Amino acid sequence: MSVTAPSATDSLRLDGLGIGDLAEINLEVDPGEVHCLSGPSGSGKSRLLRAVADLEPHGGEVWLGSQAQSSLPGHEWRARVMLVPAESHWWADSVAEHFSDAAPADLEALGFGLEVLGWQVSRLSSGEKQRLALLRAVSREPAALLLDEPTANLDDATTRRVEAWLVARIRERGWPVIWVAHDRSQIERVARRHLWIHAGRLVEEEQGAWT
Ligand SMILES: Nc1ncnc2c1ncn2[C@@H]1O[C@H](COP(=O)(O)OP(=O)(O)OP(=O)(O)O)[C@@H](O)[C@H]1O
Repeated sequence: MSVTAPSATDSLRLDGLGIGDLAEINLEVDPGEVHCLSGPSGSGKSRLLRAVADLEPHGGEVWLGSQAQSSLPGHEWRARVMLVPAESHWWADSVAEHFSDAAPADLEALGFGLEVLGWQVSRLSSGEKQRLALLRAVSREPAALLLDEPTANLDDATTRRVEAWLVARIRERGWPVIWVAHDRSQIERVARRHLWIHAGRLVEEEQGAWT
């Protein structure tokens, strides 16, 4: 049976997801929307993203449009529902080997010149790695994004720059996005919904309630 690739206009739905201390997580992220996820250290944010990416065994089901996670091999699911972990993975020596296509305009928007493609991965700072890992994920044309503290290693000005670039891509491509974030002003800028992990459940935080 052939599988039709879902378009980037599908919603991402967690249906009774359970992993670790988290149980019966139900969540629907519409195309082009960002739902931010916060919670204390160790509360299970990264594990939740890993379950949605099918990197850890879990209860319940995840849907991308009408496609169930359990109906696809993990690597095919992850090509569509793409996780950008807090610590990015690099498997070759040079930056260029990780990109089949990197638009100069995107590199510039993230603060790089074209010469970055010739750099060795070993010389990259943590913030450079983080920005390039985001570009790598976005340039693979996923159908949904899972972002684990994508601006954690960046100064304020670079955070704003990366954030603006990311949000523009998300709106343009229509990706549903779950974004782990702690900075309240960032969450207010990027998210339609803000969810906290509290006592093993997701609790809604009203936007604009932090003033
Ligand atoms: N494979 C695993 N099996 C069992 N427990 C795990 C596994 N991976 C992580 N944990 C535990 O699950 C809990 C949640 O971990 P997780 O990495 O999701 O936390 P987090 O909310 O992302 O924290 P932080 O904000 O510190 O990154 C932690 O107590 C961690 O030690």
